[in-house]
Amino acid sequence: MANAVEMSTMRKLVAQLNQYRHEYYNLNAPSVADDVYDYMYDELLALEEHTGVCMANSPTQTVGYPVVSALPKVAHDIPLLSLDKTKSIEDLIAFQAGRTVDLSLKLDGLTTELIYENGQLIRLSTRGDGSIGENITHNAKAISGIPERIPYEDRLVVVGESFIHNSDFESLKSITDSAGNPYKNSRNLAAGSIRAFDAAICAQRHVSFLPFSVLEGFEEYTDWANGKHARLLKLTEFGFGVIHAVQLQDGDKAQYEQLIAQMREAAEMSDLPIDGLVLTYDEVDYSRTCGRTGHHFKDGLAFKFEDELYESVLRDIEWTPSRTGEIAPVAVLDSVVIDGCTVSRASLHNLSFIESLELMPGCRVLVSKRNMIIPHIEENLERGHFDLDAVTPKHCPCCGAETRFHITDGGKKALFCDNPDCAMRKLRRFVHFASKKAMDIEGLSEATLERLIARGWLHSFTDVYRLDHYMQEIICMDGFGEKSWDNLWGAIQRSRNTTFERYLIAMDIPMIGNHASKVLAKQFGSSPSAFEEAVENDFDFSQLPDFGETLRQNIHQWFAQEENRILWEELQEMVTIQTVTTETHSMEDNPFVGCTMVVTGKVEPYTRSGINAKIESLGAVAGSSVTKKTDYLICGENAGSKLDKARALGIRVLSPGEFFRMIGE
Ligand SMILES: NC(=O)c1ccc[n+]([C@@H]2O[C@H](COP(=O)([O-])OP(=O)(O)OC[C@H]3O[C@@H](n4cnc5c(N)ncnc54)[C@H](O)[C@@H]3O)[C@@H](O)[C@H]2O)c1
Ligand SMILES: [Zn+2]
Repeated sequence: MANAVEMSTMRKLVAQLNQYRHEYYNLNAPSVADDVYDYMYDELLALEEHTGVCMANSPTQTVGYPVVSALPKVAHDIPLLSLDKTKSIEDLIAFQAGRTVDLSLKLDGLTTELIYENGQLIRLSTRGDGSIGENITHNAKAISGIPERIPYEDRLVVVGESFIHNSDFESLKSITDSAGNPYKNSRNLAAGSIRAFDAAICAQRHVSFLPFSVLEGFEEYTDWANGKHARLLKLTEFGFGVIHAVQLQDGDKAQYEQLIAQMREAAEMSDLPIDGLVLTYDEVDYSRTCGRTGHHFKDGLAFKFEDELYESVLRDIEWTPSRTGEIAPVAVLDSVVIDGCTVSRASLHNLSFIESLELMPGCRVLVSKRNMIIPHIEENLERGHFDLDAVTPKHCPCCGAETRFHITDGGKKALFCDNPDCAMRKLRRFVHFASKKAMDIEGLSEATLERLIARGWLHSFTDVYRLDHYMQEIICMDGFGEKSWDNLWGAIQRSRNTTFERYLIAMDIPMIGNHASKVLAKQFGSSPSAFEEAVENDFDFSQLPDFGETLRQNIHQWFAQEENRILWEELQEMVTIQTVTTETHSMEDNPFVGCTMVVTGKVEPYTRSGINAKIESLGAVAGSSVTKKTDYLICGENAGSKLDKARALGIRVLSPGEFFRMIGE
């Protein structure tokens, strides 16, 4: 018997999952990642099993989603169902139970059914909701791997996957979905393409087809047609491609692990998009006795590899002003252990992010470590009572000034504190100024800065170099003494001897960090006056490598403010800027000399060719795909399948931050 809370949770889950299914299957524009969908699906399934109650429209009882496109509908004589899934190798072994099984790549595309009669392709269709699909025969010629005529006269029903090769997807990335957004993955683009009304459009998308099962036909070949693998091999005689598959008589955990790693590698080498592997009994007769549910046939099992998700509770949202004035929200979570690390905080980025997940303190959430590195909230399991007003602080939690909504350059809603004297903003600016990559003042720690600011001794950066005015008072401060003062003042003096790059970073022009400052140093021969002159002459900085329009504007806007100009000039009087650019990395003094390094995802602020050039400048080789020979994978935002591959091969993965630290940037 289900209690009221369970019933309400189940209803909400069904409604939410059906919404996601509609977005995924009909719009080809999912709003959540597959593993999030799978987590919620599993939660629903567990509740249904526990309570014995199941809604008629539950996603656990059907496949896909009823078709809403204007394409002609077709009925499937034999339903095309989904697969049960697992992430555990033990489940694969238990499923196999000593039988002969086929392990094949699970292509991440769209189920497609082909019907041949008298040797002629007569119908091509999508799976739809399993019983009713869409007729897409008009696109048959536009999909590669589909023979139009075959040397086989009886009725033959072939099922397989239509998909787009990884490299093709990379080059088609500019194409947008029905909501005008870039396609999130090749599966969604493939789905959008094979259902196009115009075959010419489908043809532009480089969709391919590979068969994974023969549903009808070959009955006359009694000697071999009881084997699924043999049936697929027969298809190659008709011009079909062959899906990578291996046959297993029995297997233990170690064998499965090895095989899984090999198959993932094979997929990568063949440029195939996969989201798992499929295990199925080879014997057709036995398979028929296994039965089915509304959702899947029981003769197969999908093995999925995905980022792990962990459930936690959002306890609080903390707001801290940054040095730009943007007040950054951070989630305070019940601790969860992910990959051996305890996670209790995660960035919430901005208000748009909070709004999109409807996050309110007290909600159950799903947390992942994206790319194994950065904790990230993937989903709110308790949406539906969001109140923007209630979560947004009206006043800066640091200085009490009224906060302001602001739409950032990226189009996100963010919260700002405009008070230039906001203590936290000021402290952050000084911390940045004294940091290693800027003026590099050893010993001028955050705690010390906080005290010096509180006493009113630091307003402008130039005040750092006048701290000796307060020497007596500083020596008398709690925990300070003559020795500490000598050390601090010594470090401040040493920092006067600086480089153009450091000086520029210390100025805190938005987005001018390590990389941009080096580019500018190179361009202007490390000369502040040459750079200044360029600013005055409205130089187009966007033409510099890895610069763009925003960076160009940032520089000009920064210099347009009088107090910044004063700082730029006054501080120069107090320091000596070396005119020669320090050569950043000699070929010997970095840990990557001779290594092969591959990059995946976005490594800001570099472009892909920019970061590869950096790798080469370290005396390392920039590889394009992860292989056994790869030494390091640098894994930025939105990493692709290379990360899975690197994990499978045990290759060391670095976050961009770790990489930059290791080369001293
Ligand atoms: N992100 C979202 O909002 C959202 C919404 C709905 C579904 N989904 C995703 O889709 C999944 C459900 O989709 P599904 O029902 O198509 O299931 P599925 O993609 O998990 O697996 C079943 C399908 O795998 C395909 N397949 C590929 N290679 C195969 C092979 N070698 N042998 C057999 N089959 C093979 C078949 O087309 C089959 O229909 C969910 O688990 C979820 O990950 C995501
Ligand atoms: Zn403030």
